[in-house]
Amino acid sequence: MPSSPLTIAIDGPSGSGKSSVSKAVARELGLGYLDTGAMYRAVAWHCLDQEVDLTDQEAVAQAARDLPLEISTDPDDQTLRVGGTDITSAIRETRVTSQVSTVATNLDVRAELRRRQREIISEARDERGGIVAEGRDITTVVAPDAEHRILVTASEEARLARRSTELHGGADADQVEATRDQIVRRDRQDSTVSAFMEAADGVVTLDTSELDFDQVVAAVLALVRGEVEPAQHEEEPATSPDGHAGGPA
Ligand SMILES: Nc1ncnc2c1ncn2[C@@H]1O[C@H](COP(=O)(O)OP(=O)(O)O)[C@@H](O)[C@H]1O
Ligand SMILES: Nc1ccn([C@H]2C[C@H](O)[C@@H](COP(=O)(O)OP(=O)(O)O)O2)c(=O)n1
Repeated sequence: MPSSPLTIAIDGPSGSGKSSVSKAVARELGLGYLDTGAMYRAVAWHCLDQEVDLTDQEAVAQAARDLPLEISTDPDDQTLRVGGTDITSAIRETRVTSQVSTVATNLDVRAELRRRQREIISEARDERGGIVAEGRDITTVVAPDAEHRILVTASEEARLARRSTELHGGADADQVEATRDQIVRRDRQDSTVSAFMEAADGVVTLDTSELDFDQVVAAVLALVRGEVEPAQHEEEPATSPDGHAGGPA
């Protein structure tokens, strides 16, 4: 356990690798892990299950406030339950993935989940020395005071190929096309409420397009351990470097 509590906030678009990398970093550092996207997926799953009209903003917000959600912060046990029902696999189904942005762009849902996320982060800091929390607005809204803030990016091509391989076992033209809605359309919709395509001030950008998984984990660990000097995004001057941390040392 680190000597003083540590929050590592990681954001990024879909398929950038933030969930798998965050989980590995949490394991390596003995920290908790919070998948905030899973919380949005849980609300979407619940609304579909209970036939709540997703276009009824107030009904969806109320469903979020009432949701008896149990989420694990153990990186080795990512079980998710709603009222005792295990929904760990169900939240990954296409019917949830294709609808989740409607829930995630509901500002009252965001307020409720942000409140819960901050509670979970605070508890993990007290009880297990810290946490790696990942999503779309962790570096900017949920935990802007985190000790480390990283935006994990990758080219659209790389993200499509990764998700296609994960879902369809390959990245030929048809498989990539079948994945496009899950990545491109969803990111566009999600971007209307969170800024996760560009790093905010003080957030380090890690472009993973040319890095394999182990290299990305090594790069994040090097940043956290202070082994590389982070090139942070700064607004001015216009001639400054563009804030890329580069690959592993
Ligand atoms: N640097 C990488 N190179 C290739 N594949 C990767 C890399 N990082 C993650 N992956 C794989 O890409 C897929 C998407 O990663 P994931 O962590 O779910 O992304 P996100 O949480 O950003 O949507 C997973 O199958 C994961 O194992
Ligand atoms: N902090 C967060 C986390 C996720 N979201 C939204 C964005 C996504 O459409 C859904 C699901 O997020 P998730 O991280 O599981 O999505 P991907 O697996 O990266 O494609 O929730 C959000 O708006 N804010």
